[in-house]
Amino acid sequence: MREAVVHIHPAGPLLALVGNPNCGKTALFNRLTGSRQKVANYAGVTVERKEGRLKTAAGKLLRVLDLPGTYSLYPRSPDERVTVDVLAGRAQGEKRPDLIVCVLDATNLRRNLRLFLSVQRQGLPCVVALNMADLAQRRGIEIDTAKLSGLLGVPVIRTVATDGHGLDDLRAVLDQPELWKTASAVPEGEDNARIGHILKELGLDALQGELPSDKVDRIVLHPVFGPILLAVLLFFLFQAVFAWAEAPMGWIEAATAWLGEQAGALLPEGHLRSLVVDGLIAGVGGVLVFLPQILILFFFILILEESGYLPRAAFLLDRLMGSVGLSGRSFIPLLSSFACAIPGIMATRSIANPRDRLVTILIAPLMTCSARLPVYALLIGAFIPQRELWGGIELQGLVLFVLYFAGIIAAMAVAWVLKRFTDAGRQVRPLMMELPSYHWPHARNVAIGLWQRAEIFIKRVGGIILALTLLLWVLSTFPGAPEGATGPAIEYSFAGYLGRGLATIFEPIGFNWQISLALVPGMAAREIAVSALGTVYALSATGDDATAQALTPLISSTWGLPTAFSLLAWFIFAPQCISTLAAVKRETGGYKIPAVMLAYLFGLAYLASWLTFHISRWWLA
Ligand SMILES: Nc1nc2c(ncn2[C@@H]2O[C@H](COP(=O)(O)OP(=O)(O)OP(=O)(O)O)[C@@H](O)[C@H]2O)c(=O)[nH]1
Ligand SMILES: [Mg+2]
Repeated sequence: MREAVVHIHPAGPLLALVGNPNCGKTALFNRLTGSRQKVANYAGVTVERKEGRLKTAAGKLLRVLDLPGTYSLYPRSPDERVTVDVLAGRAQGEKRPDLIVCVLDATNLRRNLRLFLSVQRQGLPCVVALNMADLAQRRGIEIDTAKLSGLLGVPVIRTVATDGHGLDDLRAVLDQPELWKTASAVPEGEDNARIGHILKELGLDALQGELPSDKVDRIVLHPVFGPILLAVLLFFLFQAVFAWAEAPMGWIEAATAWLGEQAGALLPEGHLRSLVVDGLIAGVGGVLVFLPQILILFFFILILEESGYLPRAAFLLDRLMGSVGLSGRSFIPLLSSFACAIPGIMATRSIANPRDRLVTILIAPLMTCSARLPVYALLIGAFIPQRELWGGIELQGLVLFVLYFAGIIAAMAVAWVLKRFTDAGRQVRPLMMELPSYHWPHARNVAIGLWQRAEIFIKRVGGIILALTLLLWVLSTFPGAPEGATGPAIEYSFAGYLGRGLATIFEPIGFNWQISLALVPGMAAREIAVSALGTVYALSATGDDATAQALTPLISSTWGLPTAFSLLAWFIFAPQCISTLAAVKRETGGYKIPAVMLAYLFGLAYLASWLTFHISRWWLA
């Protein structure tokens, strides 16, 4: 029997947002449909189609598609292909749109019109949303929308997606029945000539003077000051992650300790108390404490994304990345991987060259994802003294910076090795990347972004982290200690056996059985390595001290420094993330690449930890 793909289209008229990258399609989509898709100031943010619903002024419900931006209808990268396929009615599981809302960036009409003219020739009804009208006005670009509408032969609506200006007009136009019926008549003439004519008619054909962004770029893109500025920015970021988080982390710690004491005093001695105090509070509370650090990291990432600095950083690093066979194109996917490798791997869809895309996917997990931050922070807090070096630089922040940097160096090294194996790496590919104008980040957008991050983290803590911590508690508590046992019950439990079994593999790199055990649930989410250590150590504590003890002093008194360093080195490579491997399988369409990735990351992690452990033991002896 043959299987066939069945296309089921939801009912209702379909409208698609099409336009150049970074013209504000997603911002418009979010406003129109009440969604919260990611908006940022660089090209290639949206890489897949997203659907939402919109109500017109007359109350008609429409389906709306947000699409990846594209410069032309000749796709060069996987994300652009999505848009072109939707326009042609080739997208799987989706009908051809009934209407196109072509979003044009009013500050760059010349380039944006080129796409519009090709979209118009697709024979679908069109409306133009002339977006970024606020920026255009501030720069003194006055566009007569009525005249433009006459020249293009379609309705033109002035919009400002960030504050919602013009959206009511857009909703009202969508109610005109004749709009949906007629594909706009395409006037005769070659595109460039037509664009020239349109701009001339609008009085916009004169060259523009220097923009404020150009002045800023004279410093930001300066061959000497540019890289210095980038390094200072990143350095400051990691300093802030420790320095600013200290107070809020103290509050969360105090709250967890208080809860543990209360629960310990209220509940009678027994399994329930152990479950609540050692499982729930010691485990989950141990992860929650890192929320402030994660939010500080994202605060900086959001500001960088919204301001338009990211593509500049890509530009600055293009030469460096070229030396390992990559281009600046890989920079943004790699930077996204600092949040999590999965969106980073998705973002590689904007890379046109298949080899570059594959190499970027392979090295994305070496960027330190935010789930590893709790692990780093725990170990740094326990083993690196809180000391000020010269010039007010905090040692702990410096170590964190070094760890992130080590991940980057490792990624570059792997890319360099891969370049040896593929000849495509030797091609010189100039970086074609749009530098958007700088925007002041909107406080509201940053607040929403942070809130979403907090939500994601708390959902992880309350979901998978809680579930696996409780499972670990069960495995660590049963079958229970036999008669006349001397050690704590955990040593006789399932988890105890499993941990000791694994420890034979990890002993050469300095991990004890508790660490070896914690690595297993850490495969589902890396933070669980921390909560698992919390639970395992709380259960290993002998004596009748039943209150949840903070993990930091516990491990700093029981582990040697070489073990701590070795574990840090392990997490630079940290091959154990199931969802990343699943994403790689999805993006590469097979098991081969994820298998290669798992094997090489595991090998490197083991090697790095082994070296770190032995060298630091020899050093400290
Ligand atoms: N000033 C101003 N900024 C806008 C407007 N619309 C969008 N922006 C900003 O422009 C940037 C790009 O917006 P997005 O909605 O992500 O653009 P996009 O077209 O979806 O981009 P891709 O998904 O990369 O194709 C963001 O920083 C937005 O906040 C507008 O009308 N005025
Ligand atoms: Mg978008």
